[in-house]
Amino acid sequence: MTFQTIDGKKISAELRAAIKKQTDGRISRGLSKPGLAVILVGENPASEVYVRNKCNACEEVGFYSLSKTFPYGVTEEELLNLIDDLNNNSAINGILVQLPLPEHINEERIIEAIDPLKDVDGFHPYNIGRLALRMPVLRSCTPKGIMTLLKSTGLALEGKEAVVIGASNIVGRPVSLELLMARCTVTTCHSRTVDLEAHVKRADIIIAAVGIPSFVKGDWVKPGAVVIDVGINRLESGKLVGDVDYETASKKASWITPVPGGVGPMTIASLLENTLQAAELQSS
Ligand SMILES: Nc1nc(=O)c2c([nH]1)NC[C@@H]1CN(c3ccc(C(=O)N[C@@H](CCC(=O)O)C(=O)O)cc3)C=[N+]21
Repeated sequence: MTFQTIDGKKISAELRAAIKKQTDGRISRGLSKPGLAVILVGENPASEVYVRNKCNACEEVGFYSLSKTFPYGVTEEELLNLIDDLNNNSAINGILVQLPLPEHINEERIIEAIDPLKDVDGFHPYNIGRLALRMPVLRSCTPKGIMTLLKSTGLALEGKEAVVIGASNIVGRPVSLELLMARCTVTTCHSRTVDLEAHVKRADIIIAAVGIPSFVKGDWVKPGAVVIDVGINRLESGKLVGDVDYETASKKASWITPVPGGVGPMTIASLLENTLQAAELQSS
């Protein structure tokens, strides 16, 4: 079986070019630059890199961006005050709070404080609820990026058996809702799933979002399946690997995403799409 790589780097670059064009169009119509605020708590080198990448991506497409960093000991009140200011700041169209937050902060309370029309992560219960009812407004970035990757293959999704491994609020659940909206038959697997392997073996589409290096083995992959690897695991050697054993899985799959260069770059491209969409929602 010969497989094809789904090139997230290339697809995200095309998407960013299209976003830049639309942004230039907005500006020539006398509208403001889309603006994104990124909030980071604590000193985590990996998170700092992500935040820098997000701000650089904004600059590249002509957005305005600002980042606010708080020490680890920040209080919920301080975060809520900043979110309130940003909700009322017309130069800011999108607000992203980098997750995870420290233990002493109630993440749900923080996410719910964000104006749903500025929730460019698509994590607010309003946006997840809209997605569940097939009326999405702002869609979660990683799931939205995955759907863009699946569409790029040109394969019809209707009626396909999709198996999602992982049921987190940020990936597993919303990607399951996206696939259901695309009329797949969706199975969401998690840590209590009995005989995970049997579920995965039935899948036409496998979405791996567990956070364990090389968790999905090649012999779990049905010949011709499409494999989307959401995992980003840094090994002690410094090597970045996904949740799928790429060597063996690529021998069975028809299409497969690499790590790095697959889902990761699409998450950032979707964030830019959402920020532009939020700006459009707010100026109409
Ligand atoms: N509120 C919130 N929203 C997020 O979207 C969010 C978050 N919190 N917390 C952390 C995770 C992580 N995340 C990534 C985005 C892009 C890459 C990415 O572009 N990765 C590159 C490789 C980068 C590298 O070399 O380290 C790739 O896969 O090719 C990775 C990880 C967004 N997150």
